[in-house]
Amino acid sequence: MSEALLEIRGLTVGFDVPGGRLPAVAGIDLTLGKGEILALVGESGSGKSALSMSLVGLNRGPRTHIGGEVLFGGRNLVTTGEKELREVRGKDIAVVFQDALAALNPTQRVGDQVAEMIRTHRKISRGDASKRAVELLGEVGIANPAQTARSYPHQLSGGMRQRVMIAIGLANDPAVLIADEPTTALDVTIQAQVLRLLKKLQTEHGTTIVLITHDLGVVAEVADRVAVMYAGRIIEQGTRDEVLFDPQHPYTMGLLSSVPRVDGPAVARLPAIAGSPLTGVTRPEGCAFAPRCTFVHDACLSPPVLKKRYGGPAHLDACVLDETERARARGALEEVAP
Ligand SMILES: Nc1ncnc2c1ncn2[C@@H]1O[C@H](COP(=O)(O)OP(=O)(O)OP(=O)(O)O)[C@@H](O)[C@H]1O
Repeated sequence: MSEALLEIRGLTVGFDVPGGRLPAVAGIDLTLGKGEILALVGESGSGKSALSMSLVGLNRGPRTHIGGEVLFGGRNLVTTGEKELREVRGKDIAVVFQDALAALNPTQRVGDQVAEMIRTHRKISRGDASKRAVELLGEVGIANPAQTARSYPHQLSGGMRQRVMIAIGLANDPAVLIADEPTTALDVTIQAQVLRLLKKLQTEHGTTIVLITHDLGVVAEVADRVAVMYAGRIIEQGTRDEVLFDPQHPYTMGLLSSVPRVDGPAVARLPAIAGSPLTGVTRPEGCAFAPRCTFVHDACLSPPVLKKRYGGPAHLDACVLDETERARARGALEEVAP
């Protein structure tokens, strides 16, 4: 991994809900390298958004409890005051949401929305900000940026709106871009274009990107490294190839076996992992995946530890199965894959 840009240590996010405190993020350590694309994957509810929103305090509130450290530029963003954090947001760390229509202001022309983001963080005239906004719309691949800048969000297609969101994210050339399911709402061709755009940002601007997705096809396309989340914890982590081609945790194996193979018949995703993720406030002390795992044994009752066990040099996992058991698990899941 390249030089560390952002370091997450012992991060926890708990939400007060009826019945107790929901541990959405239950203790995460993760380092983000400069200029890398890190994919955060996992089923719905695994804590991907809670984790990424807490990096810049977007989910702060009276019923949210964020603990641990997010070290960036010599500061711990978890304890940084709201005023200072507002400076970091958009300028150093930008967030692009899945639902561009909801995130954009429906009553303001998109060019003005991009320009406003520039002016929030820089001393620049209105005219120069508008000019830069049009340039940015061009940079994110919008064919007629001057005309698009004068449009309202509802006049644009889903793919165009998502590009506008990315342009707003890039307005101040942030070091980190957090993209939460940026392609989910888009059709396949547009998805590919947006992913190419993210890759281009990484190579041309050296932007570090955290890509939140449940789509392993997206991961295969653009990610350098992958962290797999389950019930608020990272259960496996490594380079893209380590995780996709040599999965170590039965949960990751299950996720991968539910993706149709490119050389196989075009079938719907298989529900390869029986049962559903934990959603309640109480969590077992041992492996949270154990109740759904076919290969569970007594050692799974101890608290899981993410560490180097098998596989390549950057590969970490939190599973207690030994090498023979892992091979058996992999074989069994391959049999049910399409
Ligand atoms: N504001 C909130 N208040 C209470 N619970 C919340 C809140 N936000 C998220 N949660 C809960 O926290 C857990 C993690 O949610 P999160 O949205 O981070 O998951 P996710 O992996 O991003 O899922 P998805 O892919 O569906 O976005 C879930 O059980 C969710 O219901």
